[in-house]
Amino acid sequence: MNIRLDTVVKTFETFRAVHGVSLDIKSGELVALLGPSGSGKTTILRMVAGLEFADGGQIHFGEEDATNIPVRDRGVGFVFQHYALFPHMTVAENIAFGMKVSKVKRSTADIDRRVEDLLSLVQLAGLGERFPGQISGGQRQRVALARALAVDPRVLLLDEPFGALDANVRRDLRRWLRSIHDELGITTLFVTHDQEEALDLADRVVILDKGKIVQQGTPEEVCRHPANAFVMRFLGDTNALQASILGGKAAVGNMTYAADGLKDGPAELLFRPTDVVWSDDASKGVAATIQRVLDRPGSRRVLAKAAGDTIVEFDASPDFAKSKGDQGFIEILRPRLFQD
Ligand SMILES: Nc1ncnc2c1ncn2[C@@H]1O[C@H](COP(=O)(O)OP(=O)(O)OP(=O)(O)O)[C@@H](O)[C@H]1O
Repeated sequence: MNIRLDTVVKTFETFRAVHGVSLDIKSGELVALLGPSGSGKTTILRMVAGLEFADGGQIHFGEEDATNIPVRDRGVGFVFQHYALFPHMTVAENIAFGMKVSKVKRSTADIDRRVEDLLSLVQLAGLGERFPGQISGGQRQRVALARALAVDPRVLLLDEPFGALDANVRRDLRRWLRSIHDELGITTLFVTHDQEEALDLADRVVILDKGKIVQQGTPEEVCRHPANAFVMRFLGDTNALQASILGGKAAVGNMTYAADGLKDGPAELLFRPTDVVWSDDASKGVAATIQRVLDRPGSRRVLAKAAGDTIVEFDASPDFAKSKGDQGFIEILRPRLFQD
């Protein structure tokens, strides 16, 4: 089922947490809401869930105006970071719970069969008789997903479901979640502040800042064509050099870059650490002096002073043989200029 938010606004007393957000989520799509803490992600998710009501705008589920439909009639399944399982119930009882209290009546045999199916879907077959305290954190979140799926939700809402788990488990679970989504095709809205998680999982990433959407697009679009400096910085390690625009050209230290469409005045030149090549040719890059070289398993991270006093970082091959004090030029492969 598709979901449409139309200029949705939410204010808490005098604080506006969500400013006129419009968003179309296609049926079967997995959309990630990504943004720093306090950017309004959870508030948007809670309004879609019906746990919070918008004080402006509308939310449609398919053709239906869902703005005033209460939470239990929306057909949504949730998995929240802190939406704990019932500790005194077994894993199987936790998964069965929603079906037992649902308006849709099922026989005990049907419920048992569905629990077994869900246990194998979330790769926990055989663990139904354990209690939540007897399984790992990652397994608990998989049970939480099985519980959310048990009542055949029209929409799945996930709020940092792997937030409390360590990095390797998170990575495994996100790949696993993506394959479950591909299998079931349930329209899914996923909240995270973890860029890699959003980029790994989602069909479309919606980036929020201070209650507003600043960009939305496929992972490739937001990575390759960030709409502004905030998005570029938020998505990953970024270097910044001051630039000065004059007549469609940007001067940065000894270099000039094309700056079509930018107005005369100050700008920022942003680039990724992976987009730098060290060169001895002054015509290729910005003059720089190496300050430190740090070793990584597959590369070297170089810190250099460029265009005067700005420290930039870049990645070089493990054979990079320069050291502190060496001078050269940094060739910037994908320079991006932004102005306020
Ligand atoms: N019930 C509430 N009363 C008052 N302010 C609230 C309430 N809920 C959220 N806020 C405020 O609204 C803003 C957005 O909060 P929200 O939880 O949606 O952000 P978030 O992007 O999900 O952040 P996080 O990643 O930290 O969970 C925050 O500044 C928060 O303090």
